[in-house]
Amino acid sequence: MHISFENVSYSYMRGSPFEKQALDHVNIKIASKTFTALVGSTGSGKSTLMQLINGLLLPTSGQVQCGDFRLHRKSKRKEVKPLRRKIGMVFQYPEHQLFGATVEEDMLFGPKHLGLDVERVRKRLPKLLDVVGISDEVLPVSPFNLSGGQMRRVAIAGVLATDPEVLILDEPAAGLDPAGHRALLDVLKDWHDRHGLTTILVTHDMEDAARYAEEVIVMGTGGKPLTSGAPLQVFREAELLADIGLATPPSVRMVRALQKAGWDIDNLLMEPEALAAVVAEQWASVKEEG
Ligand SMILES: Nc1ncnc2c1ncn2[C@@H]1O[C@H](COP(=O)(O)OP(=O)(O)OP(=O)(O)O)[C@@H](O)[C@H]1O
Repeated sequence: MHISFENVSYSYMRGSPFEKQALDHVNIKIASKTFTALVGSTGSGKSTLMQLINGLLLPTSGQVQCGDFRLHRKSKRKEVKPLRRKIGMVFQYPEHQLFGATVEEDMLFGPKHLGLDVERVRKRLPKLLDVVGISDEVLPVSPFNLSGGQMRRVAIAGVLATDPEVLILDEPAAGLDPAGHRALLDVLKDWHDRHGLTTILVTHDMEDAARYAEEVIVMGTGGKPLTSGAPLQVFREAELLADIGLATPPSVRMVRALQKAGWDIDNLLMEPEALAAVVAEQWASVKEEG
């Protein structure tokens, strides 16, 4: 599903003395089936943008086009509901949203709430748990008897159970150890690829943006995007990123160093194995030269 923000502004507590403009005439296009990373410093409006996509918030002015759905200031709740069915949102610390007596009850909550065929979804639960690396033996267990990492995977499997066309991931791996962080994002990227989703990953981690995204959008201060494009193109604007407190990821610094050394590796960043091979080769030649 393609998503576009057309001149979208959003203010919290509009009309009150505490009014706060979070977005200021934003124009963004996200192509269908792309994996996009949304990066930016704290308070730059990333979460606000994500909540405008599924109509949790409506624009103060301008419009958001999501596939055939057009959201604007006067959109009605009943117009937004069919869109919500197509959008899966994984918030930070999704395990905090578990509350069911059993894992099965929790995983069926979203599908039930969206009016999906619950019996059909129930049959898919073991497969969905398998995707996130958890045995279906946990289905009758209380989610609160699981470890924090397992709870998070269950919560994410519950979102996948709703079969979304668009997946919004708001720092889904926050707080996990590095191996767990990478493993979880690998699962989600794999799901994205296999199901042809449109995925938006909100992250502070520039290495994740470089590794997983085809497109990066950088939010600046003042509720406006600063720049966007393919990861390498965006990370070339290193000074721009430094200005808003974001560092160029180490992998990109390494690519630059290799480019300076004469390697033609512009596309290698998206191919970690090929990049590793180039690094190993260069390392061997350095050792040979003594
Ligand atoms: N419910 C709210 N009421 C008032 N102001 C809010 C509310 N939510 C967010 N804001 C303000 O709107 C601006 C954008 O916030 P938003 O949460 O979208 O930023 P963010 O980029 O997601 O930040 P973070 O990376 O810290 O999650 C900030 O200045 C924030 O203080």
